[in-house]
Amino acid sequence: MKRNVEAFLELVKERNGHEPEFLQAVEEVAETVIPYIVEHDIYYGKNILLRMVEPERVIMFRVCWVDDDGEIQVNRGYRVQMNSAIGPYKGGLRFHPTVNLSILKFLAFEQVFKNSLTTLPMGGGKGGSDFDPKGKSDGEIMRFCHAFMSELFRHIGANTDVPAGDIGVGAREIGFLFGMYKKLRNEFTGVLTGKGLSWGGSLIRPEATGYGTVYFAENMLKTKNDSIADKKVVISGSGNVAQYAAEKVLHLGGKVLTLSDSSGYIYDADGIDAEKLAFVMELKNVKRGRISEYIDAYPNAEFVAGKTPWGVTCDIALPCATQNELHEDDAKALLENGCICVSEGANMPSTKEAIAAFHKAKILFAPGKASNAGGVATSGLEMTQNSLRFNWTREEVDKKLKEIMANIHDECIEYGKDEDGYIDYVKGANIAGFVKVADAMLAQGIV
Ligand SMILES: NC(=O)C1=CN([C@@H]2O[C@H](COP(=O)(O)OP(=O)(O)OC[C@H]3O[C@@H](n4cnc5c(N)ncnc54)[C@H](OP(=O)(O)O)[C@@H]3O)[C@@H](O)[C@H]2O)C=CC1
Ligand SMILES: O=C(O)CCC(=O)C(=O)O
Repeated sequence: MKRNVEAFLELVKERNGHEPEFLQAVEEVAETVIPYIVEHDIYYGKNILLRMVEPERVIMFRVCWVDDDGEIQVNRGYRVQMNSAIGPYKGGLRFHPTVNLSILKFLAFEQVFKNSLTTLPMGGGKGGSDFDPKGKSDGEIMRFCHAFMSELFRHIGANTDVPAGDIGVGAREIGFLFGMYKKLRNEFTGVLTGKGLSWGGSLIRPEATGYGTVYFAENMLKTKNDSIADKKVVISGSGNVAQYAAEKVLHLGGKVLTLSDSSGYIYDADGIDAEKLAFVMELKNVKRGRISEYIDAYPNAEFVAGKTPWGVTCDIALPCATQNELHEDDAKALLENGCICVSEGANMPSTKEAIAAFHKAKILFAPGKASNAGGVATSGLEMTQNSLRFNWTREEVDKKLKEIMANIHDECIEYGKDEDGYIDYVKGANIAGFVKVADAMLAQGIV
């Protein structure tokens, strides 16, 4: 078995050796899925995983725009259309200076499995740009988004590829992107999700990734007859996912101790309550400030510069910032301090070594492709509402989100339960996600 995995990874490395994040994501999947393929004749010998690691299409383009000083700026835009076996490509757009093909291919690859897990008809894709939105005026953001869409529009469509937000792309950016798409195509369709409520958006989409991450944690805790109530929760990030994860923890009676951004973390031993969270939302979403400003408003809290929050004692950790933000030492610190549950809100926030430490300690650990799938699932619900030209209520969407997260949890148990009863959510999510896509690929032939 080990030989099969090694031979496969060797081949993938030969072609993608300069893409570390992509190789990391593929390795994690290969280690759990190849043994399953070898044991199942319908998949064996068909090179399905080898086909799945090759994007169906990669689009890379120049984005020129004019900044507030009248200077011409040039960025790089991308869309990785990874797999369309079970539906149109679907996945977010990331605007961040670190964006490159390795990062977008890892995100698109993860997205294929995640979207499959939701059971909704969505293939996987991801895109973005090395554009840095930090410190840009609204006018600059608009001009960049319009320039980006003036190329992307010819590659996407409501039945082809439906982008959404990710790091650096929120409601404001989706609005500007949609405006340019509509102008160029002269049509009003559900080509993007995360839209504003008055122009085709879905209730609960902004909340969905964070809420879903916490619903997934609640499902995991239920297997131990436990719950989030009264638990101490450490959260990284202070963007969309982190904010709504914090909100749902509060709804369920937990105590949120930390939030962070790329400059450091804040630790509030009294707990970040609803009023303090409202302050963070205003600070981050409207004023676009730094998390360190929290201590100006709440001086009892402390700001720890340049560090992640994993050394803070907690019961539950929710990494909600970015990839590879939680390393082996962080995992060990969490375990030593008594952490019993980790539910990833971000994509691939834990390194391979950190995951191994969680598994060795047999704590509850959910990989992002399962636990953060609530965002894209609710995007799927937005697409359905757009097709029906109808809006569901907040309660209806939230109920569906909860059901989808519970169903993903069940799928993980079905494929991930070890002989000793431990649930390996990584294995469960990878195999369950693989089976649906592989079956569709087999049915559609060699294309
Ligand atoms: N939005 C969604 O619906 C979904 C998002 N995700 C994943 O969740 C994560 C967060 O996304 P989202 O909340 O939407 O993004 P936002 O842009 O809203 O927030 C990102 C947060 O992460 C921090 N961050 C970003 N890069 C780094 C870094 N290199 N080091 C430390 N902190 C960093 C940001 O801090 P700073 O402002 O300083 O950069 C910010 O606090 C990502 O991994 C994304 O892929 C997954 C599923 C769906
Ligand atoms: O809502 C979507 O389509 C994309 C969400 C996303 O990018 C993700 O799940 O990582």
